[in-house]
Amino acid sequence: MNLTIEKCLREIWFAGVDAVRGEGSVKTALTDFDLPKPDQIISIGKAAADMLSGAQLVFGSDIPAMVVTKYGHSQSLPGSVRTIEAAHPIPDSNSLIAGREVLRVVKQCPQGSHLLMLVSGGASSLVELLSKGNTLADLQTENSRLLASGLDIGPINMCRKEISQIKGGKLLSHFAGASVNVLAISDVEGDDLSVLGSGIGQGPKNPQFSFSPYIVASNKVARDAAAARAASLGLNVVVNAESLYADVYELAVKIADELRNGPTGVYIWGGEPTTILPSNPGHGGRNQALALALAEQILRMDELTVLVAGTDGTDGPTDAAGGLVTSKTWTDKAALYLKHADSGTFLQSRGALFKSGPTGTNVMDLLIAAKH
Ligand SMILES: O=C(O)[C@H](O)CO
Repeated sequence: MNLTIEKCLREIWFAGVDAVRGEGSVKTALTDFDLPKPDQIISIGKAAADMLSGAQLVFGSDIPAMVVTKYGHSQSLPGSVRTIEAAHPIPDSNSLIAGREVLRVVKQCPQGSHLLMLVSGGASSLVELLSKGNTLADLQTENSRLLASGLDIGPINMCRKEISQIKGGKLLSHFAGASVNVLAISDVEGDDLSVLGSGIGQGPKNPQFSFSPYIVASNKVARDAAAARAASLGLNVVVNAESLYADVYELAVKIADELRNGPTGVYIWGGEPTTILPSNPGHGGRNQALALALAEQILRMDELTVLVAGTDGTDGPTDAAGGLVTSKTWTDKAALYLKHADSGTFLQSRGALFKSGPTGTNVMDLLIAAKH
């Protein structure tokens, strides 16, 4: 692989991610919006710890705060912050403990109080309080089925809301205070707050308090920052589009086609591809699957290098963010790995896995391609 191109792609990807990190996004938004000092902060999602740090930079660290995040995502927090780690993408018993605790904290907010909610993707799995008659085992089976179905996040979260006592605006219907401000990092198409985290930060229909939601970071912000970095490296940005909303095989054909027929330069796409999983999936995630499907499509196109990775740094249930592939990545054996949703194992064997570690943000995925 041409190391210089690989390095440029990494640099462009990280420039996109840096622009949407939780701490900086929340700090900037709070400074710009001039919101009241909250009496309670609740931060939920994969970027919860970083988002709370941003709020503490503005308001100080003496405000009672609660964080719910994915396992391994809260190391940066001081011990004084009430923290619950839970499982993603399939909820576990800690998700239910978190659901109970979050509801308790919301119910305890006194009249006249101000609540600041910080919400990022992953919240749907991390926090849950089931409606009567549903068990954790039901929840896990239903989530596994939905995630393997190839559906996108909108319809998946509709189903999640139906069996929940806190999703879809139900959590905040228990708030008796004066105002709720929600700062959200969007990992959904159209930045729709009712889809994000299944509406964990959505207000009830007729709130008895002032309710103001703000999107503080999104895929567009990341793509624009990535494009700006590519331009500053003297590279021509050919595409900057949010359109990765289809099955990985379909997208691989479309993207390879655009690359084959387009001019030299940097191509940036964002979004969240889908993939249908077999009954016993191997090791990988949607980004690794798309990277491998693309590797087949760009066979013999030596002028191409492609990096595709989740901005949260954890693609599916793996510790890789995605893959970095060229015309040399694919071999005959790869088809079987792709079929068994085991792209991660194959990419690893080819030195083509891309790892960033948890990034403190989550604005879906970025695909950066270079044609030289
Ligand atoms: O948690 C979720 O529901 C997804 O990440 C979308 O926000």
